[in-house]
Amino acid sequence: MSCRTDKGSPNVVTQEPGRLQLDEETGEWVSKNELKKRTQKRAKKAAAAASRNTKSSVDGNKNTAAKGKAAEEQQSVVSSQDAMFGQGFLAEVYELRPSKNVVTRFPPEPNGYLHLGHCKAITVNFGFARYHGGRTILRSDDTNPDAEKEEYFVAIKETIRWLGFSPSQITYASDYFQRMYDLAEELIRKEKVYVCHCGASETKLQRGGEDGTSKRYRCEHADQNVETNLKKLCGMRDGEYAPQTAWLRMKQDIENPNPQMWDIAAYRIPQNQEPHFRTGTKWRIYPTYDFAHCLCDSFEGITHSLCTSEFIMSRESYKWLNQLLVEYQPMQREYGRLKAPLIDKNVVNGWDDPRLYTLKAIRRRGIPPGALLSFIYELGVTTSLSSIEIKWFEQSIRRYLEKTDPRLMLVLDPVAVVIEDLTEEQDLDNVPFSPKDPNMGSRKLRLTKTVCIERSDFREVDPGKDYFRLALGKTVGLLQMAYPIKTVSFTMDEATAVFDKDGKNPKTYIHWVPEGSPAAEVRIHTALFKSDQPGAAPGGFMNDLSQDSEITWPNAMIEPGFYEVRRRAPWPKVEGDQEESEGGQVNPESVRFQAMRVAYFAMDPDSTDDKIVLNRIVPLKEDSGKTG
Ligand SMILES: Nc1ncnc2c1ncn2[C@@H]1O[C@H](COP(=O)(O)OP(=O)(O)OP(=O)(O)O)[C@@H](O)[C@H]1O
Ligand SMILES: NC(=O)CC[C@H](N)C(=O)O
Repeated sequence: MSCRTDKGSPNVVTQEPGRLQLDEETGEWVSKNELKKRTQKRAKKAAAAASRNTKSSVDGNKNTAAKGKAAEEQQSVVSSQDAMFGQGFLAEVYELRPSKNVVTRFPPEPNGYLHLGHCKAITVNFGFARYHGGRTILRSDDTNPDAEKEEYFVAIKETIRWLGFSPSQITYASDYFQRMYDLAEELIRKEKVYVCHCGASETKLQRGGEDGTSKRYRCEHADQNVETNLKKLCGMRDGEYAPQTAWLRMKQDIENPNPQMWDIAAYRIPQNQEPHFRTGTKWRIYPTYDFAHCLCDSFEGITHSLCTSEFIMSRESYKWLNQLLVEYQPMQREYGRLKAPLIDKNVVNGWDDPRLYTLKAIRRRGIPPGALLSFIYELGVTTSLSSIEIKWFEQSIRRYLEKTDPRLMLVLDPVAVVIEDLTEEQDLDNVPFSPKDPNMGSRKLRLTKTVCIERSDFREVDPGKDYFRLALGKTVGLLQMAYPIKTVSFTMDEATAVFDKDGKNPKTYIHWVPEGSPAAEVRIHTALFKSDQPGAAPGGFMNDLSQDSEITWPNAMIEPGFYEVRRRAPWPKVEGDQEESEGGQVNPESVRFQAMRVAYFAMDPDSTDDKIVLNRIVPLKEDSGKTG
């Protein structure tokens, strides 16, 4: 899952050709003037489309951001799945090849855990096929055993299921190793590949030198005859060459301005010779991404091969190779990557700490899969890089949770208040889970003589007339309760209050829980790193760690209605999210609720039968996170 380097071969494509410029939308190399003309034309078209879009998505916009903020956020707000696939870039891609049987693929390399960026790729590929009534293959792009592990692919499958997508088939590039090898020999017979022994520095010279300006040329290996090449390729296969002393190169078009056509690698001998997690030690040589990907797409009948825009130059080599070797020609198109802080693999590899942005971590933090998908739909898809800020991400998640999460009361740091004149405990029978949606149902809440409130809602010294919570002589409302209470005295451990039935309506209502409510450990996470680019910190990302990115409230209390929320989770019942964990239990992180006045929370897998552990999903408002 790094940008493919195909380690082991000196096929390093670094230079941009001199006079011509790349048209990133079509993948063609054109003159500066032509590119300018095209860019202007597209800008006009995009402006017209944007104004059409603004008109048609007013409703979506209302929800998505305050109107004035929309421009500031610089997001193209595309509010639904239809908008993502039925208009704009992906609709144009479909029109290029309108197909009754759309087949897409999601081809991760199993060399790490998926991150937020992959969620975009999954949504694009699975969503495009689903929208057009087609299907999607999950293909393990396992051509580099030095970096890959089965455990990663197991996690990838699990994450895709959690997001609510089902592959029509699960395949492996390694399924086709023999078939690809046979095609490599065929390519030798066609005189379109040769075995080369040049190292990295020689290859760089052949490709125009350090700055790419000297004349490009081929090495003498390009002139080897078919027989020699066949013999050498078999030699590579049979272990006669040490790693990196021989590689199979495509014989493309060295004059072409596109570096992807400068005799790039087709097969290589990996440095470490790690056994492959599926084929073991059967192979000593492996096809490169450039050789394998286009062929696998053809073998599998992929109609639209959607990948990220760093592959735009590969489109030409993709077509070149397929046209030489296979009958069925799939079509590759490229969309912009998602760039978000902390999806750099060097920083997040393998962890499910809720402060990170691997999909495992996002899941553990309690973010629902439906919220992730609607975030991607809101972002929309174009050919350019979408760079997002975490605060937009959190806003989007909050909008989803606001509509879907039941509300409960949770006190982080409880302090007791005895209601002196409450003679008998009272049951409030139908306290709604949502103030807006009666379909969410209700729970029972008991008013006990002693209730627990948030320590920060009580002051021993009254701060003055602008303070509307509890202090001696002050009145405050209790959420869900008819009458406010007024403090009459306090000690170190508790306050005493009475109902204030005749006073004015209170200015403020605070949350509370009945005495004896279940205890919970609450974890509140904030950014793990101080900056958005921890990888760039002097001395490495560890130097950028924030000291207080996890605050734990060990003695929190949650109202008993939590058990009903847990029993009915997830809200709503979304595919993937409701999948049961081992033992038939609902997945803890799909037990979510809004703790009124505090934040959105989900249960952490550290919870046991006796102990509730909660993670904050997002605060109620941007930058809040306080209780008061
Ligand atoms: N940030 C991203 N935004 C959108 N798509 C992405 C992003 N990162 C990876 N993808 C896409 O996900 C698919 C699976 O690729 P793979 O896991 O091999 O990715 P990668 O580019 O090597 O990722 P990384 O280096 O970040 O782990 C590819 O089509 C890739 O283009
Ligand atoms: N064409 C693509 O989608 C690229 C997938 C490939 N696994 C990668 O390394 O990124």
